[in-house]
Amino acid sequence: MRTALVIGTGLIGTSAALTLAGRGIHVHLADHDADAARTAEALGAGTQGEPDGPVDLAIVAVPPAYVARTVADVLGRGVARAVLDVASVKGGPRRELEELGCDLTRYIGTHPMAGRERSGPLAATADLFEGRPWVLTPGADTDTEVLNLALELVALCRAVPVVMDADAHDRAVALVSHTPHLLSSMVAARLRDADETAVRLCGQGIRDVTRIAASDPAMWIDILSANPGPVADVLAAVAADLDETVRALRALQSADDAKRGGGAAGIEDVLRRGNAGRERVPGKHGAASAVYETVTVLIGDQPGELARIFADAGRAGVNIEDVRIEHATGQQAGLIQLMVEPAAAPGLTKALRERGWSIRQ
Ligand SMILES: NC(=O)c1ccc[n+]([C@@H]2O[C@H](COP(=O)([O-])OP(=O)(O)OC[C@H]3O[C@@H](n4cnc5c(N)ncnc54)[C@H](O)[C@@H]3O)[C@@H](O)[C@H]2O)c1
Ligand SMILES: O=C(O)C(=O)C[C@]1(C(=O)O)C=C[C@@H](O)C=C1
Repeated sequence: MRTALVIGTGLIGTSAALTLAGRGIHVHLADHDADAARTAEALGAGTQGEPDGPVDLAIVAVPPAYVARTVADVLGRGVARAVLDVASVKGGPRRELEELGCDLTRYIGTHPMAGRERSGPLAATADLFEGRPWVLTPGADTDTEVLNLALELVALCRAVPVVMDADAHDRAVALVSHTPHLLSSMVAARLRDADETAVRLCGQGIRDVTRIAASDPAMWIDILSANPGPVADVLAAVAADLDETVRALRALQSADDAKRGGGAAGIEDVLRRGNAGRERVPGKHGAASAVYETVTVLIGDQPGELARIFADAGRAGVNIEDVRIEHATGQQAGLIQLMVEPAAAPGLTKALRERGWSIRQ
């Protein structure tokens, strides 16, 4: 691939453009919001404006509701050898394109399983897709050259290609993305009118559970409107668990020993099923969830602290596999959790202590 056109220079479009531009590909940037395209260009993601001749690949990264008409327009104008979209739903846009009577040999629906709770080009990063699954949904009519160009994009972004049927994809993301999003919003919604004394106690647990509740509602209304059946099915199963759990908690309030025992068993059942499900969540780079050792260090909330601790870990020859920061309410300090291979943890702890860091057990 030598040239690409990115239509929709928000979080996903600009992230893909940054990666491609960084790999020496000439990227053209288009967005119906001129500010978004200008910002993406200023970030080094490519050059604004349509190409003179056909590019190798057009990447349509607009909200789901606009995908079909944008893809149809690109196909109709022949501005690219291949066209793909990155929308979070796949069945609906393909059916819309069929209804529009488009020749779909030059098109493939795709979906990178990476994102953020922030929108727009300023939230983009060149490494957003690294190690993440990137779903490709070729139809029977998809040209091999188009599939190969999509695979090249996935490889350039260092993502992991996963080929799926469009409707199977939509059922899968209902389970692993769309329902979790709604549940995150529902937990966060409890806080809206909550007493300030309770909100002040927010710790890492609720931050983990509610991060994605900060996302743009307009985008998610679009996503959920395009996948309502599968999401309702998963949510109904969650609702059954909720009913059971409320019953179990009420039983725990009973004066009757047998009822309390039944309640405890009910709670244990949901918690254990949760453990089993969580164990199935793949780890970094799509591998089985790794068991890392956590080294927790107190850091000051001041410029350069993170760079200093990462440099000290690097000097100790330790690869940080994952990282988490917990901010202490009302203090100019936080706790950083460095996740490393178990064998590396004692050496890292010793090296950081020697350099004056305060290690927390
Ligand atoms: N946000 C995520 O976590 C995520 C992850 C994977 C895939 N996606 C999918 O990627 C696509 C883009 O999402 P995003 O998060 O980058 O959104 P975004 O809001 O950051 O960017 C969307 C951009 O598309 C532009 N746009 C809208 N309609 C347009 C049109 N008709 N023509 C040209 N430009 C248009 C907007 O001005 C905006 O700049 C969506 O289809 C979404 O489902 C999102
Ligand atoms: O990490 C996040 O912020 C996301 O919500 C990303 C996420 C997801 O559910 O994993 C959200 C929607 C996309 O279609 C793909 C990825």
